[in-house]
Amino acid sequence: MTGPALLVDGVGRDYVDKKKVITALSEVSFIVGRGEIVGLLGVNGAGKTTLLRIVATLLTATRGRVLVDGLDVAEDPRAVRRRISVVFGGDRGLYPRLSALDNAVLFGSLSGLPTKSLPATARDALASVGLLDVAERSVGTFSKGMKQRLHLAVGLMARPALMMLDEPTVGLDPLEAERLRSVVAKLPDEGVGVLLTSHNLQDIERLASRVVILRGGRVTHDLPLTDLLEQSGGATTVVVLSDLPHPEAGAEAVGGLGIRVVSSERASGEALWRTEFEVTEWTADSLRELSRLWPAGAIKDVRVQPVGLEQVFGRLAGSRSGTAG
Ligand SMILES: Nc1ncnc2c1ncn2[C@@H]1O[C@H](COP(=O)(O)OP(=O)(O)OP(=O)(O)O)[C@@H](O)[C@H]1O
Repeated sequence: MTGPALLVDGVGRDYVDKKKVITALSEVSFIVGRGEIVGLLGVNGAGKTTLLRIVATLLTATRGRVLVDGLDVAEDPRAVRRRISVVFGGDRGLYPRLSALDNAVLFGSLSGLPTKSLPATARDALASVGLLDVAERSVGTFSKGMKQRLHLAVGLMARPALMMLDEPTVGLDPLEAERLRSVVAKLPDEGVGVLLTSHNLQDIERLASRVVILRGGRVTHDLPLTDLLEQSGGATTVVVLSDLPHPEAGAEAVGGLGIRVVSSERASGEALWRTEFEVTEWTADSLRELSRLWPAGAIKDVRVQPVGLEQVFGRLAGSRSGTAG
């Protein structure tokens, strides 16, 4: 087939609830290229679930068209299903008593892959997610992260044009999440297009080359991740560790220098206070102004880092919490 892995073209979707029309999506258009990871972001109710369900052929669009690998989801849903793999986060749907290999073979056969080559296909897929050496172990003994990598392996076996990853790292500890991300990061090498949604903006920041932001059922941003991060205008996050709390009275005094207090807290069991500032322009003066907020000697450490996706998205979504829904 030709064309991108996914083409969403002028898609709209209305729901009717108690005779009232609710427009969940209007005029949504974007592309996921082959070998590209696109992050889909939006606060709760922005329309992500509706859009994912339309692409997965579980719901029809009211307007517009969606092509997966050149195939129209409305006209040819069965063929489209063979070209997509959907991987959800969380623990579900594997047979704990079967080995990883047997699980992969079973799911491969359920999705209609040729029986003869299945064991080899399953082994290749297990190898690509780093599970070949535990292929014979029963899945009941696997960690959540290993199970999630097995889901990815199963998804890869059908050599899909498009993988939809919905909250792939949910419930994983930081190490497992990072391991999963490094597997996902390699998917573009296989020519797979990836549409990634995640509450965990670290996933998007680490993996996506482009970000599409939905708001109120419309695309408000569709741009390379680097451009989105540049919208922070070079702002910086500064974390001050001190043995006294942030003196609230000083907050306004630094406002004029483009310094904003984001949070000031002491984690339970920690001796030091952690105060986070967002600084529009970090200069030697900023540091001097900040240090005036505390009595001499109270500041133990100052850490400066560029503003990340969390802050940029939080600002775009109009809330400081910055969580995508
Ligand atoms: N079956 C339905 N009937 C009526 N309205 C619906 C239905 N499903 C979704 N909606 C509405 O459509 C809009 C988009 O919902 P959708 O679930 O797609 O958003 P979302 O971005 O996935 O949010 P969330 O992260 O909370 O699931 C919301 O206003 C929602 O209330």
